[in-house]
Amino acid sequence: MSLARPVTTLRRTILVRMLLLVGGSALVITAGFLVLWMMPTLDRMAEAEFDRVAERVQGRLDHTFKPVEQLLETGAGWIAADPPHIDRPESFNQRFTALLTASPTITSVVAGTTDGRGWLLLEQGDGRLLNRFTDLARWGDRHRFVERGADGSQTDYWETRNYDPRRRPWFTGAMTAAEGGQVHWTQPYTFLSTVDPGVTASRRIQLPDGSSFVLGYDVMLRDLSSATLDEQVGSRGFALILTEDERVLGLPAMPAGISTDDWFGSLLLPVSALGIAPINDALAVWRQAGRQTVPVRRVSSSGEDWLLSQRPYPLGDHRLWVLTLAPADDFAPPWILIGTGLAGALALLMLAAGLIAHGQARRIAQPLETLAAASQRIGALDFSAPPPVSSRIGEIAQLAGAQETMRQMLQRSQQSLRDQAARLLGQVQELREAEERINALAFYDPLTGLPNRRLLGDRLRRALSACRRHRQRGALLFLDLDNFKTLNDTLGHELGDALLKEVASRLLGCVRDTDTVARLGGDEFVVVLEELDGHIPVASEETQAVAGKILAALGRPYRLGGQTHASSASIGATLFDGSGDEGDELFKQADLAMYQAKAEGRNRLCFYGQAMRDRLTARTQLENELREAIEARQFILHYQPQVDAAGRLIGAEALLRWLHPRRGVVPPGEVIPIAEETGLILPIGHQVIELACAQLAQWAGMADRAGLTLSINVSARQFRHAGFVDDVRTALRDTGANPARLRIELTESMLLEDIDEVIERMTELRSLGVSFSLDDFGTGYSSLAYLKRLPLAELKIDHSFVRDVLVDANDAAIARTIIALAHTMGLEVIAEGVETEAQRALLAEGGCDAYQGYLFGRPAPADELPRTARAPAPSLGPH
Ligand SMILES: Nc1nc2c(ncn2[C@@H]2O[C@H](COP(=O)(O)O[C@H]3[C@@H](O)[C@H](n4cnc5c(=O)[nH]c(N)nc54)O[C@@H]3COP(=O)(O)O)[C@@H](O)[C@H]2O)c(=O)[nH]1
Repeated sequence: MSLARPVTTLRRTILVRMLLLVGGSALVITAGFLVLWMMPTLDRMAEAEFDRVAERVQGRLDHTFKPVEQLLETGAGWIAADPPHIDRPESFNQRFTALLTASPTITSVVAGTTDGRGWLLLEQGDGRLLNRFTDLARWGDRHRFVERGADGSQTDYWETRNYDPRRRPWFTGAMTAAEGGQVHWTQPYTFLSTVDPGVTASRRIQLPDGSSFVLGYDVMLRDLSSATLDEQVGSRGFALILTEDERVLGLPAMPAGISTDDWFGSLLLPVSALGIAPINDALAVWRQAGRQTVPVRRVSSSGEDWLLSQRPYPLGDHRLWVLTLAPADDFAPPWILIGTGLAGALALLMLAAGLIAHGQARRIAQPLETLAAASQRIGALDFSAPPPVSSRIGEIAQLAGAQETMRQMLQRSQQSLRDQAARLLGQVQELREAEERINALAFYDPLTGLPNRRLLGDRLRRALSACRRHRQRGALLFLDLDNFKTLNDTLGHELGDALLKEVASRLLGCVRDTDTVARLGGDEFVVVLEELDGHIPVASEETQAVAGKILAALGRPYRLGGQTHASSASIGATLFDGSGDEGDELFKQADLAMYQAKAEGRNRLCFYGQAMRDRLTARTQLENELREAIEARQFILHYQPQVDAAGRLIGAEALLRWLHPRRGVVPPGEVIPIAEETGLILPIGHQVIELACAQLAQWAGMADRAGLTLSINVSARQFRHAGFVDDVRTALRDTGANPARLRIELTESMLLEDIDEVIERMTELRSLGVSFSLDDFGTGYSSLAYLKRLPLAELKIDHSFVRDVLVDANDAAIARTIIALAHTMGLEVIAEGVETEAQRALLAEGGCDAYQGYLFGRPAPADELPRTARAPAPSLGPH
């Protein structure tokens, strides 16, 4: 399982998640705090702040009006204690000049009596003081004016004026006031002396003589405006004082582009004359709301939110309105400050959260990182002890414990694996060597070291393919040593083997590295020549050249066992170009050619040609017919009688016959060699066993046949076949034949290879009850040591000895020796090929036990088996 490459770390993941969690929570809490608590609170704070400004404006009015009223009380006290005299104004001036100087609000002091006397003390702008004295009773409408400079200069002059103090608002108001000592504030009016608008605070004073005296202080609206004019209400706000009928009493801050005179000219005009839209809009709202006191209220003007405060201000008998107006934004909370504060708080919170998260992430991730690093080392098969992991987190501690257990276990396993690997390596080495040995055995001939049949097949296939590819030709040479069998028999196996090794070595010296020299077994060798010319004549010449070298090389004398021996070889050759012929076919061709070379006198090369091709075709046809014959069960057995010394029929030899559909009876000489070669001997031999057993079973029921022994011929290939014993056992069982009546004839040649296996198989069959006869005895190489070990019942003297037993003293001696040998070994002896009575008689003299031959009967169908015990007279001709 491919793992995807990690894109982050556990530590970073924990850190980021914790920060996101804390940051998110903080943001949500902050947002909630802002929405639910802070914004309304801040709105309230803004309104409260605005309210304070409005109160301040009101407070400034108090600062303006209250001192005036207090000073009026003081002045009243002075007047009551020392009423002024019109002709001696010094004491009046002295007191009230100080008062004027002390009070920035009071512009002038006015006084009057009910009998028409009047006083005015006016402070002029440049520090000069102006008195006006009125005494209507004495001076009529002539009034005395006294101007006094700051430098002490004084100017006296008289002017006629239509002025009566008793008709002035301050006098009449004070006189009509409900309580005599109460301060009375006039409605705004224009001062006579300065022609400025203003209000006057006055009160009536009861003089000791019972007359009334009215004292008044003038306050100019200009000065009153200072309470509102300078008032900073937000950035663009206003504070102004209105009369009950909404005329301007105290001006708001002067807009840009207006002269001071024009602005002050607006005093006492209707407020709309100011032309300030927010004020007009606010007053419209106020009027709509019934001209009630408004502590703080939000009004809209030109789409902008304004804060409005409209508070009444009682002044004597009148009511003034103090209007305060400011853009709501001016009192909006200091968002930047709040935001900065909040951001700071958040940053601090995040920093704290970051530090905590970092600590937590470290606490969780560090041991896991250590474990991960340790796991990676373990994965890389590094089992050294990792740094210790300590964690108070249970799962991590468990993981560390489990990892440590696993590490130790793997470490032990690794050590154990190393040990096992070392052992395995040793075993692998042994196996390799064994494999090499097996390979050598499987593909190489153990005697000569040459490729064997199997490897040769492979090399030949490659050679065919290479020829096809390169449009070349090759040649397959089949070699058979001439007279090797004789040499081997006479010199013995060891020298025979030495000869074969020398032959192999000489063959290798005759060919190129690219060519192949193989040994098929026995004295059969094959040479495959490659890279020959593509044209047949040239390729033939090349092959002849090599074959000539081979014949010359193999024909050289051999030094074996201290003696010099001669040998030669017969070579059959066939050419190939890879276009059609299969390996097996080429073998057959070369084999045929080799037999042709033998037939032509040996020690020569013979190419596979047309005649051979015809023979091969015939052989192939025969092979095919044999297959059909097996299928059609065209094989039958003929039986040749065997008689004892007294001439009694004691048994028969079953001999194969092929009932060919066209050719009639075909003898085994034509069948057996091809059958052996092609492996068809196995099914044919199987049928022979079945037929023989069936015949035995049939004879068992016939009184004159029941005691006969039936011998069957078995080829070496058939006998060595793994299923042979079972075949025999099955046939005996299926037919019910008596095994003791069945005798198997083996040839000496079968004993040449793996005698132990032969003995084992014979013993197995012997245990079934089957007996054995050794056929053709005397023609082969039979070691007496082996003979002793074989569970034989009988030796069969080969007919070649019998044939000349009368004319050849050697053959007669051999025959006698065989008989004696057999008897010594406790075996019976049967002579085959006995054709004449003389032969029989000679053999009988030697003590031969039984006889087989034309003298007693030719092989014939079972029902033709002679019933007579003794052979007829030896006048019988050939079959
Ligand atoms: N594997 C098997 N081999 C078989 C089987 N049947 C036969 N054979 C082998 O074929 C060989 C030839 O047999 P055949 O042509 O039948 O010849 C036998 C006899 O006809 C012949 N014979 C017998 N008496 C005489 C005689 O007086 N003179 C003479 N010239 N020939 C004679 O000999 C053959 C029997 O020989 P042997 O087996 O050695 O006893 C034959 O050699 C068999 O090996 C088979 O079923 N399986």
